Formats: sequence, structure tokens, C-alpha cells
Amino acid sequence: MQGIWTTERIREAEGRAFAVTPDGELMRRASFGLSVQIADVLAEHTGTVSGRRVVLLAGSGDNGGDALWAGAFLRRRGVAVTAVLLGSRAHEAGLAALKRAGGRVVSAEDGPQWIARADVVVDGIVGISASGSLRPEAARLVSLVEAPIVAVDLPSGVDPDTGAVDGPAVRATRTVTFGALKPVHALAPSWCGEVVLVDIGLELTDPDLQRLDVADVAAAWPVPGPEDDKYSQGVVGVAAGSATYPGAAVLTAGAAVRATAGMVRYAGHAADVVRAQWPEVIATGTVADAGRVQAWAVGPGIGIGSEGRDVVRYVLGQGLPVCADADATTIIAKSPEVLDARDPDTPLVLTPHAGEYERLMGRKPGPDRVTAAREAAKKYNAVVLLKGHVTVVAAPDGRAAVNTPRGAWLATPGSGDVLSGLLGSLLAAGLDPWLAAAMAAHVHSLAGAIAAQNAPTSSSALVHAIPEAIRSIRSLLS
Ligand SMILES: NC(=O)C1=CN([C@@H]2O[C@H](COP(=O)(O)OP(=O)(O)OC[C@H]3O[C@@H](n4cnc5c(N)ncnc54)[C@H](O)[C@@H]3O)[C@@H](O)[C@H]2O)[C@@H](O)CC1
Ligand SMILES: [K+]
Repeated sequence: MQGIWTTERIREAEGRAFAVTPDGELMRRASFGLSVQIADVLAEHTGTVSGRRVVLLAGSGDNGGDALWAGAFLRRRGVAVTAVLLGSRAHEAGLAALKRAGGRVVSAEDGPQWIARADVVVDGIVGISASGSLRPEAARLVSLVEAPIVAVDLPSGVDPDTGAVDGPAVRATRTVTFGALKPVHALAPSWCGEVVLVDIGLELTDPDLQRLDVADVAAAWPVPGPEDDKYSQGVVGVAAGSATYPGAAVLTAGAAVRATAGMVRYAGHAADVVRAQWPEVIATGTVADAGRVQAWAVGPGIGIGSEGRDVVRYVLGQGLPVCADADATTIIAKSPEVLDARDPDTPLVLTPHAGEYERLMGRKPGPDRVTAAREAAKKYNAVVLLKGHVTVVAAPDGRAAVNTPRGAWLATPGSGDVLSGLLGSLLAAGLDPWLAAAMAAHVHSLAGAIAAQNAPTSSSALVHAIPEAIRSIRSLLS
């Protein structure tokens, strides 16, 4: 697991580190690491370091200080460094160091001509003390940049704790952060670019947010043992689709088939179509006839009428883990009494997108999606997987995981049905529901990247890419 800490926790850790390190030492570590990364981006984009031109956009706080000190280090490698000072003042020691090293310092007014000739621009405008979007002067200079941007700690203008952007912000090629990952790095990947973590010796435990490593998914993925048969690995029940919309049934059941070696049962009006597509699925007309399962994936395409409501109520009443997706979420939002059928100790995973979230909670998720997911998890005593470009998975006990996607190809019809089938199969295997949801999101986005390979894809292709995704994850173990 990768840990991610809020800026408040980072400040506390910095406070503890300050107390035991000589004055200026943390900034020296940070800015030296930063200078190495700036040189690396220079080399990557121009082929050389010495003789190249770097412009530092330096705000008045320590983020600007990091940039100015990094500029001083780059001077030693023969880089022409120009600092453009923003705000009322500059970090004094950093400014002095840059000047001593032979760096040029100019006002914001003179910035444009230097920015026009820069090979790399460094965003040292604001760091973890930022609030709101870029101020007009900074926004104007940033809009002129054509060179790659290296962001110091985080891209300025993006909220450090939520990743939200509500005005001008920096879009970085690379973000060099210090000590630990902050929420912005996981929640705003398209603004951060590649994120590089420089160790400055902060000590942090109990992360506020987590992100699964490939190794975590590999280690926890259920694998049949020699004693297992088709039942013992967990039988997944899929209640999805309708006679008019059989596609959701085929995709949800198909994802379950591809994600597990165990048995998949289907119940609903699309039984014939499901059987034709997936002969290995045991398909029946109703959930009551489905036979024994260890978990249910319910909802995609079942409709939100009384029949759908009866299906959701039945499934919730079985004392088994349930992934309630799509129409099932809307049914739960509109008729919360269906939840009375549920034993509160049995795992429930809700998988709303923003619109379904609004139905469940009576308000939009808003810019702080992690808090939004946590609040819904508390209210429903369920794991909530809040869909979006970045997926957030929160548990009622406060655990939260983020899945940072690879590209945006997954925004394709039926993609959610696939996630539902994946999640159902992990619940049937007996995994902790929060971990199951985070793992399903991880494999889903990897399968999406495999299916897409930088071109549009479809949910059917996504289903077929699931084994390849699992294989590539598990190959880490061999
Ligand atoms: N504290 C530490 O131990 C370390 C901090 N480091 C750096 O210090 C940074 C934090 O520095 P500071 O706390 O001085 O603050 P920042 O440099 O993040 O911000 C400076 C000031 O800018 C103002 N401001 C807020 N939002 C703004 C906006 N949108 N536009 C313009 N101005 C805005 C605020 O008055 C704020 O205090 C970190 O992000 C990191 O880069 C590193 O040197 C590593 C060590
Ligand atoms: K910055």
C-alpha cells in the first residue's frame, strides 16, 4: 500500500523533523532532490543539462524557497537560471543563494521574455499552504509557458487536500514532492503528470488515504488451491439485465466468469442470452431459483420498478455480501426500506457515480470526493466506491483508498457493469469488502488500459482483457 497524508499531517511531521534537524536542512534535502529532477527533465526534453535555460516562478513562501535553492544547485551544473519573483516578497535565504550562484532575478513584469526562451519552467508558486486557484499575475505567466513544467511539491492552483481545480492551475509534466504523497498526487493525476517522491526524512504512520500497489493486488488475489472445486472458491450470483436490455447481464456475468475460476450463477430475464454468450454460467429466471451463492452482484440494467425493488430486497435479505450497483443504487436511494432486509453485519458495497451519489445522499459529492465517499459509507454502513476519473473507495470505519487510472478509456458504456461483476467475484471469494472494491477498481482500470492500448475500446473488450490484467499483476509474484 502506498500511504497518502493530508497537509495537516504533513505539517505535524515536518514540525517533528524540524526539531531534530539543523536549520535549513529539510529545505536543502528537498531542493537538492528537486534540482536532480529538473536536470532530468531538461536532459529528457533537450538532450543536455549544461547550457540550458530554466525559469523559476517563485512565490513568497517556502515552496518558492525550494525553487530558488534548486536554481542555485542547477547553476553548479552550468544551467542558466532566471527567477521570476511573484508576490510581495521572496524566500530570503533561497534568493541570496541563487544570486550567489550567479542566477538572474527579474520581476513578474519582465517574466514573459524569459519564459518564452525557457527549456523548462519550475512552478514554485505555492505548495501545501495554497488556497484557491492561481492569482491573476501567476495565471497570466503560466498561460505563456510552452516548455515542460516541473511543479514543486504540487501543481499550484490545484487544492492540496482534494485535488479540486476551480480556476487557473498549473499542468505539470512532472511533480516533485517531498517526504510523503499528499492527496493531490492521487486525486489530480492529470495536473501532476509524473509524480516523484523525494525522501527528506519525515516520519509518518497511519495514512489518511491509501493506494493499492500492484504487489498488494497480486498478493491478495484469490487463487484456487489443489483442494478447491468450483464451489469452494466462492460462487457469484449475478442479478442484472432485462429482456429489453440483456447487455448488462452479459457484461456483468462475463466479468465474473473472467475474474474467477469458481462458478457463476445468473438470475434474471436475460438467462437465454447469458447462456448463449457464457455457456459456463448457470442461468435461471429468478433470484429465488438461483441456488446457493456466496455473494451477489445486483443492479445493472434491472430497472427501478417494483420488480427490481423485489430483487434487491431479496438479495439483501440473504445474509450474504452484496455489491449493489447502478439501478440497485437508485432503488436503495428511492426506497431505503429495502435495506431493512439486510443483516447489518453482512458486507454491502455501493458503487455510485456522481448522479447516483446525489440520489443516495441528497447532494452532489462536491470537490472533496474522499470526504463525500466517507460520509456515504457512514450513512449506509457500507463500503462506497465513488466512481469518477479517480475512483475513491471508503469504508464505514473511515478507511479510504484511491485508484488513479491509466488514461480515460474506461469511460465507455457498460464499463460499470464489468466492475460490478469483478467486485461480486471478489466478494464471493470472501475478501474484505473494502479491499475487494479497491482491488476491483485497480484490475478494472488495468484491464481498460490493456483493452484500449491508446485507442477507443468497448466493455466487451474490457471483459476479455480481465485475465490479461490479472496475469500481468500476478506475474510480479513469479
Ligand atoms: N515545512 C517543511 O519542512 C518543508 C517545506 N517545504 C516546502 O514548503 C512548502 C510550504 O511552504 P509555505 O508553508 O511557506 O507556503 P507555500 O509556499 O505553500 O505558500 C506561501 C503563501 O502563499 C499564499 N497563498 C496561498 N494560496 C495562494 C495562491 N493561490 N496564490 C498565491 N499565493 C497564495 C499564502 O499566504 C501562503 O502562506 C511546501 O509545499 C514545500 O514546497 C520543503 O522545503 C520541505 C520542507
Ligand atoms: K508548486
